[in-house]
Amino acid sequence: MADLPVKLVAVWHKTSVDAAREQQATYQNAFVAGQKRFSNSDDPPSSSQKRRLPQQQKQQPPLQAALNELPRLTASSIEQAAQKDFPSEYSQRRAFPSTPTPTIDPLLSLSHSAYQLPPQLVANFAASGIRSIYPWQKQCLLGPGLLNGQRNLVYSAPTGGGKSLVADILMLKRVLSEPEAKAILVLPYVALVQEKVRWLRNIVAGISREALGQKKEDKQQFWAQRADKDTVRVVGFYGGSKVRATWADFDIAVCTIEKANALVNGAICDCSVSKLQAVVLDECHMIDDGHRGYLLELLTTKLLCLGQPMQIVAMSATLTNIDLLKNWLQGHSYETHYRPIPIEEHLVYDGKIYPAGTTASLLKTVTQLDSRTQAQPIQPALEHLRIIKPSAHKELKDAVLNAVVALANETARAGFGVLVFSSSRAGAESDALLISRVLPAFSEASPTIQEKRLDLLNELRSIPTGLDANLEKTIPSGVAFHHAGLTTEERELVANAYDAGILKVCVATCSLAAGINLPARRVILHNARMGRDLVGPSMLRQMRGRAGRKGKDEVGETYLCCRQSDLEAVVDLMHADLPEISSCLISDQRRIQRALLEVIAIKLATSREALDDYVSKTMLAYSTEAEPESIQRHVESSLENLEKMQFITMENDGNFQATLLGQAVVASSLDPDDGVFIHNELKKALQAFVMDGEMHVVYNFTPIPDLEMATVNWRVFWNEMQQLDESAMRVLDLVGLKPFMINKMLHGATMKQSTQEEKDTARRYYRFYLALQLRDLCNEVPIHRVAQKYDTPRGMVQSLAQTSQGFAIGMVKFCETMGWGAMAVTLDHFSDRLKAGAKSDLLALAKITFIKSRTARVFWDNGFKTVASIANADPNELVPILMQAQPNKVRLGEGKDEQKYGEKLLAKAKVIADSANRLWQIEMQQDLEEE
Ligand SMILES: Nc1ncnc2c1ncn2[C@@H]1O[C@H](COP(=O)(O)OP(=O)(O)OP(=O)(O)O)[C@@H](O)[C@H]1O
Repeated sequence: MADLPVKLVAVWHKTSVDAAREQQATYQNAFVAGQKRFSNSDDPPSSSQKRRLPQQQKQQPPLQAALNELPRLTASSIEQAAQKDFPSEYSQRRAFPSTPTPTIDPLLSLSHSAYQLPPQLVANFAASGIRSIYPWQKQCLLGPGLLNGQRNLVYSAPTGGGKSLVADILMLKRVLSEPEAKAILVLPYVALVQEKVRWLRNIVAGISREALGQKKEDKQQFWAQRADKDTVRVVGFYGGSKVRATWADFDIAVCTIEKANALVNGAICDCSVSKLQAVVLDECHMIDDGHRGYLLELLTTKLLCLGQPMQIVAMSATLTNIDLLKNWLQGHSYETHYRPIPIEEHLVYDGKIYPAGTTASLLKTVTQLDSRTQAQPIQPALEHLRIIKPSAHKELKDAVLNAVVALANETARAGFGVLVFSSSRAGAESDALLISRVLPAFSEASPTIQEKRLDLLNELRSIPTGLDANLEKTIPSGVAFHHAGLTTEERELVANAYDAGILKVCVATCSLAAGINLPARRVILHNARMGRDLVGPSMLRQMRGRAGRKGKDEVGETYLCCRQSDLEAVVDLMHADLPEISSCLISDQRRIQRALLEVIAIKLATSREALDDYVSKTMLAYSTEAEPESIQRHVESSLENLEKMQFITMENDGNFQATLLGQAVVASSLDPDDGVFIHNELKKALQAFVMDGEMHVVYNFTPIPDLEMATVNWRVFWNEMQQLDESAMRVLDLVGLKPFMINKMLHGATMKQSTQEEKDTARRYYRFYLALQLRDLCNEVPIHRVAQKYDTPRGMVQSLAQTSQGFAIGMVKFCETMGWGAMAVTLDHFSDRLKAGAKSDLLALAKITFIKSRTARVFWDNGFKTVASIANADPNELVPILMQAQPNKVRLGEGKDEQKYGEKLLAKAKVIADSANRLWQIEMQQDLEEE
């Protein structure tokens, strides 16, 4: 790091190392206590631990005293049940399911001529660990009309069974078949979209269309102008990302359901949809989701109505009535139960571990429990495999918690990954804290792992939200938690460290089970609850499906630990059939309304006949439980409602047409009911827009809160209201909020929400509360400070910031479509501030990679006020500024840490300088063109 201009240490506050040196004496005591733990432990140190201890005692760097580790506990031991001779957990080496190799079956090789894949693609799959395909993948791919894209496909395979590969191959074949071909891959969650984008970019790396023999003259029209014209461009569309990206920007769009729907609407409107050749619906059981599933159905129905050659591929791990989807998509179906890694399932209660497979015995046990009198002891009819000893520690008194901790401890100490699912964010954190206290302390980890954990702590400290106080305590022992309260950066760092084996235990909330892909040797469910409710069979399957990592584990294990009082319900749950999926289009009137409004607005169907044809192509129409008369009644009343809401009109020729308002609602991706609310809000704003402050714009960018989920700390609301300036108070008044109401709520009143009017009023209060948070973010207040101030998890604040970016674009489109040009321009200007998280003066700087919000301000304050000034700076010059912009000073160990940190910052500075250079060149080009 010789070329670093400033000695890094000069900028720090007192480091942890300094602190540690000062506390040397305390540290030594702490270490002796650590040693004692082994002598008391039921779980004796392994031979390698024994070997390491004396040496570590000598070499122990003083840094550890500064690590925020908690006092240690001992996990309960787990013993074999009496008189049973079960093989020990980790000596059970299962024979792998006899998967044939390509030498036996040449069709298991992706280079086989049957698949017609470019050699580079086959090589990329091999580099990602897929050297041959599973027999079921082969059978599925060779299904009739699939490889040539002529038939649709719906298939089901267990979690981790390798579903994605089949869809990836079919989709890539379509995209590579013609230079202009496009594909959309739909996933339900942002995190899955991001992961898929990374995976696909690796898979298509180095694939040249020219090498595939695509004619040059074809390419010239479409690709010639782009530097990346010869590559396959994979773009992610979600939340606030790429909101303005157009159809021309990608070959493969990986989208959330909402973004895919908006993209397809746009492409139908401008007739570019003919380029769409493949659509993949991953996790297609989501069609059944009460909140968002109907969007998947109305999107797919639109595709089915297009009547153009296009392959639809739908897949899921939890489909029972696959025939419904097969009929709906008029495609081929395939089902397999193949799992490359066998899974052992267990139920744990009352400190005993039972094999989950012995269904009859389990149910018998429950019956016995039911019929017992209060005084009778429980006599399970089922024989348990092992017993978890009760703990002497008061922290582990609860038998379920004790089991969770002991089971996590066992696997982590054996060197394997553990995933624990807890019912709430607080539960996940407290489980992680306890588990970290029973695992080997930091000092007992290998020097390499120690270094990596320290790196992880430093990385977390260096992100804008800083290091979470609980993660600081758990990570040294290799434990972390992962939930929606953390920011995406934190979650990504935790997930990557877990994946790399730096962390051994990850405790997640059940609600994240479907949204993360963190496989583990052992999956432990702490009570199988999400909040207060027991999880459903599909969710349970998702969670248990995370057990067993392909390539890393030979067996996967699941342990469902439950309370006695939950036993019957849990046993039922474990043996419940997966529910059949069904359409949600008419379970709530607004859904079919939205479906009809959209197809009318994008002119896919405007006559009554065409609308009926559209409805006849929905999954709803293929469901046996839906009576055709009842569907017709819903259609009739929906059309009437849409007319009443002035979203559509009937023309003289009997055809329907969307009004401006109807088009605005569709263009901004709103539900019709939300559209009415937004229209009223914006109309009020147009009459008296408060331009002498920013509160009114921010309010109009704030997404509409879900009344069932919204929470407000009325004390904070009241305090904030007191601080509002005169302009913002006018906004409060114009929006229709009453200070006395906020005061009443603060004193325990409840807000009525029976009528639509009352609901709309409640929404306005909640929306204003969120708007206050957004206002702070736009004024460079860091996410974690906003989170603290408004009593909200920082992950939620970040998610508000992200969704509001997408919502803001929707509002701009709404105003543009309505012909409210001035309003659209005002909102559009402010939407950049929302993205930058900064005031207007920083907008240009905030376009540079890594320079957002506070960092942008620090650059500005140090004289870097333009893109050009950063583009022309030596990256070394930028390092001290980046250091200054760190909200939390990074703790470093010895000289090596300091050097590594400096290198990281220099690498970041180079990326910044490159990004600024690119932007500067574009600016200069524009200037030249304007001259
Ligand atoms: N033929 C194969 N050979 C080796 N590894 C494979 C093969 N097919 C898939 N895999 C790997 O197995 C793992 C799980 O595959 P994948 O994610 O496709 O499973 P899935 O069925 O889609 O699971 P989920 O339900 O979680 O989405 C991935 O790491 C994938 O790369």
